[in-house]
Amino acid sequence: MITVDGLRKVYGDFVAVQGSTFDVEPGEIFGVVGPNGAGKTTTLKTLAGLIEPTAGAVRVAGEPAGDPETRTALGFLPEESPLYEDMTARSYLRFFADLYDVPRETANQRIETALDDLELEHRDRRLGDVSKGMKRKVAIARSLVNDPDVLIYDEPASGLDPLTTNYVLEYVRELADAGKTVLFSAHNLYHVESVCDRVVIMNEGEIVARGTVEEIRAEHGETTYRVFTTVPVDGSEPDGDRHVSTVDSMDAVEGIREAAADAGGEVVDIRTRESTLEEIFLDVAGQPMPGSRRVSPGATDGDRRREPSEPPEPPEAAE
Ligand SMILES: Nc1ncnc2c1ncn2[C@@H]1O[C@H](COP(=O)(O)OP(=O)(O)OP(=O)(O)O)[C@@H](O)[C@H]1O
Repeated sequence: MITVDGLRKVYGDFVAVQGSTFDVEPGEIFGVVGPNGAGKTTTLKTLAGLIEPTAGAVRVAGEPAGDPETRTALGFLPEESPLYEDMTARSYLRFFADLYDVPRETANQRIETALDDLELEHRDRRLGDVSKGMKRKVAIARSLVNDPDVLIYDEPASGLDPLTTNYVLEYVRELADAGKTVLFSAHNLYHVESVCDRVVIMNEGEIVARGTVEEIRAEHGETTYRVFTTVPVDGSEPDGDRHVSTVDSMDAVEGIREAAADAGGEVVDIRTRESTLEEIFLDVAGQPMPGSRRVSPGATDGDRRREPSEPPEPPEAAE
């Protein structure tokens, strides 16, 4: 449903995204995770056809991103979605339905269904007077007025309280269950763990890990063992009336068992600990390498065919 092949985006001499390749199956929920500046928004805006790639191919529903047909087949939720503050949720959504030429009756039905599903209160209150969570819900409803097959959501839960965050993520799952393909970005794995079928982790413009959350955990996570003994062994620390050693393999656990036996004691407890997703995320999305995202002066990879003469656009200019 979505194919990204060698996507590269360069602003001036700054490489925002380098060589991203992934695809998203129909009905899948796909997470693009990464710290600030990783290149998530750039990737999503390219998919939404709002910015043009420097190199690489991006297709949505079989067509190049940005084609008029593709644009009507997708719903895009920008990271910041300023709403017309003087409109009500209903009038705002009708306005967007009109832009998509949705027949009035269909539009009204769709809008009410979305607002019901999102449990939106105060549908006739000025948008300037509703909470941030409600505004986000209205923006989500806006992405649905044209009944698109593909939804691209930039940080859908950003800045929301934990309850509303869960609500929004559960709603994303419902949309996928109803047959939509959803790609969304998030700052950390924690937000995507419960809902995403697959994930890519981006850092410094590059994909640094990919797969299901389980696959990422298996590849990048660590298991450590805390082994409690009745006697001290090499490297152990006192822990009440016992001693504890922390090791990272079962062989090492066996070594401790033998050492404890040799010293006339025994192992009384072993506790296993998996890396948390946050630890994995911090590990794979480590610290930036200064200067690593500059296009090298002699680069001739085609990236420079347009950008150097183009003034950088402000991030929200395309919306
Ligand atoms: N129009 C632009 N001109 C110049 N640089 C840009 C432009 N848009 C984005 N960038 C830079 O490209 C990098 C990637 O930005 P992007 O917005 O894609 O990151 P992100 O992962 O979405 O970050 P965040 O989580 O903070 O939104 C950043 O360093 C950003 O400053």
